[in-house]
Amino acid sequence: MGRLPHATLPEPSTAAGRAGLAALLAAPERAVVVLDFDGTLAPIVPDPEQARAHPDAVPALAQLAPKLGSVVVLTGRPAATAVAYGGFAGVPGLEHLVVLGHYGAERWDAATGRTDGPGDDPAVAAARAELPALLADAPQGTWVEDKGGRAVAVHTRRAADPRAAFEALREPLRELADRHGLKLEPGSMVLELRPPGVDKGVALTSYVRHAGASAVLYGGDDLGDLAAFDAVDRLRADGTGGVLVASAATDVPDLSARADLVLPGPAAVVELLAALADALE
Ligand SMILES: O=P(O)(O)OC[C@H]1O[C@H](O[C@H]2O[C@H](CO)[C@@H](O)[C@H](O)[C@H]2O)[C@H](O)[C@@H](O)[C@@H]1O
Repeated sequence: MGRLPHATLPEPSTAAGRAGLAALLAAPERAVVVLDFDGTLAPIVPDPEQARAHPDAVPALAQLAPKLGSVVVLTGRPAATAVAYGGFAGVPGLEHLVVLGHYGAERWDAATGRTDGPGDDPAVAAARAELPALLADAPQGTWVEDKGGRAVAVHTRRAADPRAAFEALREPLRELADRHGLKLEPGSMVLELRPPGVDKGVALTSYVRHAGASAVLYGGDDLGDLAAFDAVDRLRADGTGGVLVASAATDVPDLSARADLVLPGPAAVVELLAALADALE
């Protein structure tokens, strides 16, 4: 796999972010880099089935991962989907990559190729069965993504007015989720129904504590990433170094406002990863 051109490491705009980056660089063997998939490693596209990692993402991750304690992809996707769309399996340098899918409910380990998780949820199947009737009058372009029996997502990006379609469906889908004991997870032009219990914050905290990490860098772009931002804030308060990176989070002002580093999208995130790898030469 070819080396990426040398890149300059950007400086976080906050004191906490600069301290977090310094902690990561001082003890990389105890540092964890955790990245969201869609919008962070993969450019947003209208059709979720066509999403793929940025072409430089895997080379950058493969350069960086051997220099760190670990690298993790933490996504709302099923783990197997992120592995396939990311091209993460069988890559030299990514032998210890971990992909946490379904907001952390599932775990894929590159070392074993195994995916562990709770499997299908009957409440999701029951809610899914009601969707055709509920969406009968939804705007054209509204599309349902079945997420391996563990979640179901209603996408509005391909509607003529994606925001209006999203807002019109939010309450009916919340009511459907409530009736089935599910959580409504809003994202970028998507409303997902999934079992409650785990979120990206819970997953990140558990991973970082179990790894005994002294620093964590988290990058995300969407509403579901706010829980991970909260978790990094809590870890920082406990003395773990933390860097918060927002990727093209124009739709999620809270994320950009709270980030130590705001980057214009996956290409810039990948450059950051390459720059980190260079800095750790
Ligand atoms: O946690 P993530 O890795 O960011 O996954 C969140 C959701 O991403 C996908 O939807 C988003 O990306 C699509 C492809 O670019 C885009 O068309 C859609 O509008 C976005 O919301 C995925 O389809 C969902 O299942 C994930 O939960």
